[in-house]
Amino acid sequence: MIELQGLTKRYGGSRVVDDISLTVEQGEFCVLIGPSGCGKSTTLKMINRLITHSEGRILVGGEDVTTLPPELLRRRIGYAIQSTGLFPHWRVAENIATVPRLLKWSTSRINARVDELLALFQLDADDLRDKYPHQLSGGQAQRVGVARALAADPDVLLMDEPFGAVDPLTRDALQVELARVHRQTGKTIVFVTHDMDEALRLASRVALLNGGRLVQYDRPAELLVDPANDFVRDFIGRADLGLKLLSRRRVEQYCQPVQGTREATITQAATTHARPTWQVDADNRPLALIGGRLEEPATVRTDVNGEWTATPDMSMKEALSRMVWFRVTALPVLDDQGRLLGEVTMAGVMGHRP
Ligand SMILES: Nc1ncnc2c1ncn2[C@@H]1O[C@H](COP(=O)(O)OP(=O)(O)OP(=O)(O)O)[C@@H](O)[C@H]1O
Repeated sequence: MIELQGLTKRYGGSRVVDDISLTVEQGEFCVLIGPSGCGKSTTLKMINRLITHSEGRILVGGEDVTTLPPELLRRRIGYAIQSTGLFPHWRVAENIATVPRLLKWSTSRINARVDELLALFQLDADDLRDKYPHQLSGGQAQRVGVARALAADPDVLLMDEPFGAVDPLTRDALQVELARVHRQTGKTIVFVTHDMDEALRLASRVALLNGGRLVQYDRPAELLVDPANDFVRDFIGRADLGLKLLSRRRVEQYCQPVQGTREATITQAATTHARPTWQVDADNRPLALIGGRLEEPATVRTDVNGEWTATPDMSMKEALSRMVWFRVTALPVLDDQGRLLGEVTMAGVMGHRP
């Protein structure tokens, strides 16, 4: 748990962080967001004492950070940054082992930990262990940077725009991975970003800063449906609030069980008042949707081609996007064997309250 109590940083006469109080609970994913210069990075760097605060207190696990020896602080708090901060003349394994070596772990323990972290980030140990940072892709370097921050198994991970410098696809993949690693490790994370979509995707709580002050500290859904003021509303972006909400929801939350049929055709009479029907094979894999096409008769049969399907962990924003693009009113939700678990429907999206 991290507690900031009246945290303030002054440079000359200006208070660039101004009386911030908030608590990040154990295992929480807290995102600090706000306009450029609002004090996000300064707040983050005060937590691990890269910057000394002017007023207030910072407690990590109930202890005031100013009373902790630097070595203990480094073990408790991992730190990952946008430029990765990897040492260019050290191989991947040496980079990851930076803090364990400072802590004088044995070689065998360090090697085992490096392998464990490479596996956690789905990095091929045989290929990458002995490479230098300049031989890595941007996405691989970011993963190594985060792996290094986790090396000594810190309770807390601080991340300053770690995915700011990679292309959108890599960024997307890294976000998925970080969310998984967070679920698996249960670390307390404080993460700085400019990007509201990234914040809404990753955060369990969002701290929105402006001019050094904390404007709102809330769960993402609350920020969306109950913004504290117009600044928050504008910052989130009024236009696509509904889509942002859907990007926070998973297909699993909207999935309705449905019974498939082995029949290849359905008569008009049978479908006029009924829901669209899924035709399935003997293993319950969907073959076609009968009905359920926008502006088409209810007997129209559309083959399931794998592109307009959904999985339980897909975002509802993506599921809705697929329905719109493929002009269908429902998507089959598939398990990892491709079998029909249920369906998500346009009507279901509309009927679901935030
Ligand atoms: N060493 C310093 N001396 C004086 N002012 C500073 C110093 N470091 C930061 N500032 C000022 O403090 C304010 C907050 O900076 P900070 O880097 O925390 O903002 P930020 O929200 O992380 O910005 P960005 O999103 O652009 O990275 C800015 O106005 C910055 O100019």
